[in-house]
Amino acid sequence: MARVYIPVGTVSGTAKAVAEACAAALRTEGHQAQVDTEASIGALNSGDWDAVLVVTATTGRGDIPSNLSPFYIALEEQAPGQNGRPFGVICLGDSSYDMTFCQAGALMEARFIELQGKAPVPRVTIDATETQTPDDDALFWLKEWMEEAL
Ligand SMILES: Cc1cc2nc3c(=O)[nH]c(=O)nc-3n(C[C@H](O)[C@H](O)[C@H](O)COP(=O)(O)O)c2cc1C
Repeated sequence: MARVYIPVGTVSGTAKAVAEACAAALRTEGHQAQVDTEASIGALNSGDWDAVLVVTATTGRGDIPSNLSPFYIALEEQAPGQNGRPFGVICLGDSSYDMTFCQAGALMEARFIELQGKAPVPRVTIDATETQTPDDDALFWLKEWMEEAL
């Protein structure tokens, strides 16, 4: 059994729904999972988490949603070392944004790598122009991530 912290970045709720689906799948496999739409370093540090799973949309021009950006900034300012703790990133975006497609997820992944997190499976991008079923796409990727990370 592993404990998984799931910080979420969302504007209109899709990423939250994807995160909830992932949490349910984790629980079905016997793990504990906490979805957090107000992620913080305090919660990250206090939960004795075995792994971190970031689920985030991209907004603006490649920006991290405003409910997740304080966490992103705090990760830089406080630099909580991850000491090889596994993490994964599920990025929701829209490829018509071209240069900034899923950039928020790329930023989060880079930050966790800087902090010595371990990404056993590279981030997955979910393109709103290509899928009507972001949950299913995320769950497909999650299976491999669970095997490698937990
Ligand atoms: C104002 C706005 C700006 C967006 N900017 C980007 C972007 O720069 N890159 C990208 O990949 N997707 C972008 N998107 C697409 C969203 O990330 C995508 O629709 C996502 O599924 C929304 O998830 P949410 O419902 O959790 O907010 C943008 C969407 C909106 C409405």
